[in-house]
Amino acid sequence: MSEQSSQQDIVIRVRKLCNRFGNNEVHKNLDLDLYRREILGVVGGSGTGKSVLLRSIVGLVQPDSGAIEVFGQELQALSPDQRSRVERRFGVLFQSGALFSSLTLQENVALPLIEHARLSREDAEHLARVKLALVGLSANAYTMVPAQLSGGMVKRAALARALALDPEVLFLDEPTAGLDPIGAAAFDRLIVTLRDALGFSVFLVTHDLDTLYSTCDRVAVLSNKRVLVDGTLETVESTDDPWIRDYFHGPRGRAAQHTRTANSGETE
Ligand SMILES: Nc1ncnc2c1ncn2[C@@H]1O[C@H](COP(=O)(O)OP(=O)(O)OP(=O)(O)O)[C@@H](O)[C@H]1O
Repeated sequence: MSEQSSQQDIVIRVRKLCNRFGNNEVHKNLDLDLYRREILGVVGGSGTGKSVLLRSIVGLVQPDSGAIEVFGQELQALSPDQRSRVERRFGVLFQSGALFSSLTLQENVALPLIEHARLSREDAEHLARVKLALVGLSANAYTMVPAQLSGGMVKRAALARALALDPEVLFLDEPTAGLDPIGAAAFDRLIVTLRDALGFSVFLVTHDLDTLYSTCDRVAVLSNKRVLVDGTLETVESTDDPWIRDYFHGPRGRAAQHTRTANSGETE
């Protein structure tokens, strides 16, 4: 990628980000870019600030200092109205799914369409059914409430809601946590298929090595309050660092690499 095209293709540019909670300094001068249409995996030990980074970008945490530029606009410089217009171009899937328990799936997905796109209830629920079909849920689930569904179906419904307003960037916080390996692998494939079809960029926080190997174009490793390394899996794997060694070259890392090699052999 040339210097010029890589500049144009950056959708999120984080520079010198600092976050602190009391005495706990979480980020210090953290730099990171997200490119258009890529799936970026953000990994790191527990407590290294992956979720705080995601929450800083989507506006749920106010950074202490630094710059977050989204679609070429510096977030801190925007008025609340301008900022909420930018945030409407995001879709966010939290670990819990965060669906309303008393609403059916189609009501849950229709909600942002009624609130932000000002659609009538009927139109919103029609579009909600389209989104639910897009994530692979069948029609009999649309009128169920979350408690009637499996964990994998709830994740899919939450993904449909995150996609309701056709986001340009999808943020996923531990999307496969709590899913069995088969459900997790199916969810990983769904993310790649949707990214290919819809062309959004993905900011993916995960501990799941299988997810990293099966979905990510690039990986960023958070360590010591900043991004230690970012690049392709090959670049990251070959970085000389104790955490990277344990994580990528331990038994689980080797198993995930092996699965990827086996799967790429199947498709050739
Ligand atoms: N609202 C908050 N108030 C105070 N401290 C917080 C808050 N949110 C996060 N932290 C602290 O910031 C640090 C980073 O938290 P974060 O949840 O981003 O870590 P993480 O890398 O996502 O961890 P994990 O992999 O365990 O989910 C932790 O020490 C956490 O306790």
